[in-house]
Amino acid sequence: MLEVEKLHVRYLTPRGPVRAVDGVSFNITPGEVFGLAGESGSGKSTIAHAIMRLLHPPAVITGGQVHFGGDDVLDMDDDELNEFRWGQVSMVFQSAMNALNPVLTVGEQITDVIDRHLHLPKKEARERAAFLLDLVGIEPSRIDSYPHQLSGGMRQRVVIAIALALNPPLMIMDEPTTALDVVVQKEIMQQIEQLKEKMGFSILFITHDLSLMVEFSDRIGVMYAGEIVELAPAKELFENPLHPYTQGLMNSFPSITGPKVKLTGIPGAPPDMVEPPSGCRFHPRCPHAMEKCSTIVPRLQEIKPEHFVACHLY
Ligand SMILES: Nc1ncnc2c1ncn2[C@@H]1O[C@H](COP(=O)(O)OP(=O)(O)OP(=O)(O)O)[C@@H](O)[C@H]1O
Repeated sequence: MLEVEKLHVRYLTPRGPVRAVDGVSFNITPGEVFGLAGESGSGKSTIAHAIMRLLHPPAVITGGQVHFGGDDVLDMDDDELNEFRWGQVSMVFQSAMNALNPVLTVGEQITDVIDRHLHLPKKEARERAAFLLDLVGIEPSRIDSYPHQLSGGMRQRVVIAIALALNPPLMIMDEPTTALDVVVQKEIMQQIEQLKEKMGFSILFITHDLSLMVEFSDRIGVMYAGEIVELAPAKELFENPLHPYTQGLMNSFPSITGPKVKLTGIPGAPPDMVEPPSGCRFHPRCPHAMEKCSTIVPRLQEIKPEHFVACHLY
């Protein structure tokens, strides 16, 4: 359904171009949850914005393609983009709950999207808004509430209701629950999963919370410094991470059920993306680095069925 191919995005800065996304390829099939994992600054949000065509200068897409259902997203004109956004793909941001308009009721904000795209009579649009609120677990009688009268979790549910308003086949969720406490976070993620089963949409799920990602994704792409370094089904990635960076990530969070192990984390800091390291970008932080790692760029290769890794160890 969604195909991203060799996508390159640069931010043009006075210091030189920041190579935020460097040749990233992946696809998402109907009904699939595809996770993008990686440390802060690895390029996850830039990919999401590129897919939605929401990048503005200093960002420039310098190469690659994005296709949605066969349509060339990077070539769409304004009318096509209007239909594409919300209708085909909607997006829930981390801070979206704070982006609700404080002087409009939640009902007005949901019907606004419905009005603009479906042109339903007022009464029907309001009925659909109430239905959507119910769908995301908010009492439909709260339709005339203002955002400040709702909790953070409820506001985020309203944002999800807006994203579902036109029943799009793909939702991009960029840290959709990060600003919420863990209990509410889990409730909302479970509700999203149920809605997905019911409505059949796919999700591009972005978070740096790897345990949440493993739980809710079908497949995961691990990003490091603008590149996908490993891509595999979630369970396989969790049980058998191959890339030293993924192994480090997996070692950075505790398990509640497994045996007690010392958390090691990943020493060092992500590289400067104006001048990323030569060869494998992870080599300066890698415990297994060999001589060729600093000179030869490892290509993403299928090591086992559906398990891809870019590392000279394999
Ligand atoms: N407006 C900008 N100008 C210059 N560089 C930018 C700009 N926006 C992002 N970047 C750089 O692009 C790279 C990718 O950023 P991006 O926000 O996509 O990463 P991310 O993985 O989504 O991080 P986070 O988890 O913190 O959102 C980073 O190195 C970041 O510093």
